[in-house]
Amino acid sequence: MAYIKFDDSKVSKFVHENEVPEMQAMVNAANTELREGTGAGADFRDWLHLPSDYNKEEFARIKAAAKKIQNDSEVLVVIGIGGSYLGAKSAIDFLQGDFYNAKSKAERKGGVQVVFAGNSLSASYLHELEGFIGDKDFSVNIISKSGTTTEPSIAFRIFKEKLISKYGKEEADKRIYATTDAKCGALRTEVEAEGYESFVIPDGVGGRFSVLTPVGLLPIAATGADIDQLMKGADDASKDYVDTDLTKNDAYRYAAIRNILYRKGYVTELCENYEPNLRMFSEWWKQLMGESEGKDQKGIYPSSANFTTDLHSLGQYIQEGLRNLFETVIKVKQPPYNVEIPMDKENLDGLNYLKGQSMNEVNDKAYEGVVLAHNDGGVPVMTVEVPDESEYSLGYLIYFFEVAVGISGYLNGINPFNQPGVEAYKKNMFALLGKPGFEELAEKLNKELKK
Ligand SMILES: O=P(O)(O)OC[C@H]1O[C@H](O)[C@H](O)[C@@H](O)[C@@H]1O
Repeated sequence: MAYIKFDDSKVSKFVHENEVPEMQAMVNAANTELREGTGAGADFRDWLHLPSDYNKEEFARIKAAAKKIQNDSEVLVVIGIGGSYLGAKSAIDFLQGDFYNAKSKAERKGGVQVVFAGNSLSASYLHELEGFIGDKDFSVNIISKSGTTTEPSIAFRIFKEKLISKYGKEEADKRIYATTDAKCGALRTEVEAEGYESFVIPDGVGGRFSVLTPVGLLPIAATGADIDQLMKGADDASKDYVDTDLTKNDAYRYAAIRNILYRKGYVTELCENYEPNLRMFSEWWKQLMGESEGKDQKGIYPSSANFTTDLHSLGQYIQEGLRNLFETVIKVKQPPYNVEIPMDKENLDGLNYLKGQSMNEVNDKAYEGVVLAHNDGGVPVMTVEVPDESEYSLGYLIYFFEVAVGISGYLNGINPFNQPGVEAYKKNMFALLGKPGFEELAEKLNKELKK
């Protein structure tokens, strides 16, 4: 039995039964491109085998570093953006829930509080974060594959200065953990010069595929989560999703159906959940899908909605707006906790018909009702159900979407592993900020701005 339950019954109104088998030959071709490296971007496929083929010595060092951080710090400041932020943040929320940082150390079972910086250019956010840290002991994990990204570089400079003023240079250096490329970039140069403990983002793993490298593993381990189980879940998924047969491989089937829908005009996909602690998982998914597929003037636009919250805001649009949407629900079969709805003698709120039922049951009924209503309203719906919110399930889920987007991208004839479009705004920003080397562009842009 498949560990993840994939349900595509609610696309049948929109996809004729011959259409999925018709995709088989194209999926086989996409599979060859992905597995044999004959497709575009082949140098960035090392995530495929990462769950078994990773550096075990470094993995042990990650655990040791996590322990040291738990022992000498109350807070770990994780600095990074994009793939160097979203994986760790979404995993910690998924595994530890929304109130993790507010819990006592005993409730956190020794895990350190984890906060994130360098994922925007907001001075106010940084100010608030400094307030949160106050005089607590802290360490810093700076994460950047390129080692040159502006947002994390600025935040790192600021937190480095704070570490030095609080602990002195020697101790500050021991509280800095750098996760970056093995050889290139300004951060690697700094690591070599200062001797920080460092971890490597493998060459063949792009930022958005890096959550199962030290990028995600160190912050996740610092909360006390079981990173062995995380890797095991992904490893098992990597073995379960190799058959190209669309009746057997649900990750490939999901990729095929997305492409069928896309070609019919369903150009926006909403990643949805019924558990608030999965909100950031959708943000991770959005980078994975959007950066992988949005190029050459095509691609599904990845969006998200959090239910039942957004049924009271976006629900109207999903039910009756422009019919170009489809939904992919990530459902947790057994959430970690449950709450029973109490009996109330007065029944002034009229809720006694729910007495004795659990909130999880009500949530499930909401899900069932929503799927039927949206489907009736013209929205194809797929559901990806994981048994629980364990590390194993998370690893499995991560791999499901990674392998799906590899296949999906090749089905749409693009390179799923590059992101050339991200550079355009950066060049403009550098020019406007007066970075050396961008003088000519600066002159042109400043003229345009004055028009
Ligand atoms: O890890 P870094 O090199 O700092 O990159 C952080 C992020 O920024 C870039 O703009 C890329 O488009 C992303 O794919 C990447 O995850």
